[in-house]
Amino acid sequence: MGELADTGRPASGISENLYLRISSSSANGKKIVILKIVLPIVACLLIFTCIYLGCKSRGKSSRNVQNKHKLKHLNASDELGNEDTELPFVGFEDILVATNYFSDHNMLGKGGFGKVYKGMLESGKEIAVKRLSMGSGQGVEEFRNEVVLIAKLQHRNLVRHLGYCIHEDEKLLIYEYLRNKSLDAFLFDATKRVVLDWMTRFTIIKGIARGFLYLHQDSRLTIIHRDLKASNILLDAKMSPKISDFGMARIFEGNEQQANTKRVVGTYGYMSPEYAMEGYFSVKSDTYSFGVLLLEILSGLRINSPHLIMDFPNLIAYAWSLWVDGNARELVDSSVVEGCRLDETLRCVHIGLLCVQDHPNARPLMSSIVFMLENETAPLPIPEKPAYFMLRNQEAEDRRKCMGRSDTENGMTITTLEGR
Ligand SMILES: Nc1ncnc2c1ncn2[C@@H]1O[C@H](COP(=O)(O)OP(=O)(O)OP(=O)(O)O)[C@@H](O)[C@H]1O
Repeated sequence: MGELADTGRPASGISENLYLRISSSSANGKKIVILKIVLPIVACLLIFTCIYLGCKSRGKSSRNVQNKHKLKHLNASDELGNEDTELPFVGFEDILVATNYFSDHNMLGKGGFGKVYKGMLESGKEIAVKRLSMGSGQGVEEFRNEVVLIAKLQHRNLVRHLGYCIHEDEKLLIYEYLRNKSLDAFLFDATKRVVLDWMTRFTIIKGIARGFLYLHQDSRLTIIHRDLKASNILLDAKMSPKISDFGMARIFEGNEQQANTKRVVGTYGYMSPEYAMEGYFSVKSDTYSFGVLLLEILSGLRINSPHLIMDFPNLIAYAWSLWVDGNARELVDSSVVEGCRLDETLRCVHIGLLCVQDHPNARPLMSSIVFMLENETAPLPIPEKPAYFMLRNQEAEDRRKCMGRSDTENGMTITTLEGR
């Protein structure tokens, strides 16, 4: 094979034909080199560059989202007084989408502090969103209570808090969704109450007691709920009870046993005498509310009934009268009498009356209540006659007016803003 001159022209003695063949075969070679080596390298480089740039921009945008989130979180924390919350922040847009823009169709109920909506997160998880209304009495303090305090608590008989959101004037709390909503919706409904047979009612009573034992004694903190009532007990799909609404809850630190407030909050009928009249609250004021609720669950009668109960001014007076006359079984809701264990129901009436005694020291602690409920042979002390401080509706209303108390709708949480 002849040489190729530097110029690329055919060397002397090499025919034009041969030169063409040689140059065409060399061009083919080059093509092969380009196809087999250069192209794959370039393609690889391109792919790597694309992947690198893609990752970089994704990282940047996710950092942006995180930063945005962090910013919102910081603003929220500021409003919460820079306190540490273990509760996740949920974006307002996510809540809007989840609740179908707070559509009426999604509304689960309405309390003294605002409306509660059902929602579904993108993951498919069902939630309940409490949207605190601007005009409600619940301010930053109560909101902080739920966000900072309750997020730290976990018990199977407490409603689970899943997150919170602060967006401009909006304050939202996100809870697990409880299919059967609140106990009052069953207990005081003529058709639905039959769902609550005795076994279910007794399980609910024991569950609430265990939840309160946790709040009072077994958790890291001593927590006084201050607003226990039938509408603050939510029921899951298996009718297992969950205590909710911790806006009014207070923590006791160290050896603190009792506190006094000028701002009495709670619900008439469920409030212990010393709390309603003098503003003193303690674990024993929760015990009192528990006793009232226990009697309601047994009888299906409301403590705040606008009518006399068999000529008695209220449920407590009625229960006491039946018990001292040896007729306590008459208190039991007629829809559960059949098939119920009489000894259990009578024991519950007895425990209820122990809880609603006038003097806080006479009322049992939650640990004793749980023990008495779970051990049918545990001896029960004799209750003292309860003070009928809760008068007939009209009298109670007059009294409220005299005391200058504000009240929301019947049975809803009330707040006393003025001192005694
Ligand atoms: N996690 C939840 N899952 C399902 N329904 C709920 C949930 N939380 C609240 N609800 C429904 O929303 C209603 C209103 O609840 P909310 O706690 O605001 O008020 P309330 O307890 O009825 O009254 P108050 O504000 O006086 O305590 C409840 O009665 C219940 O039916």
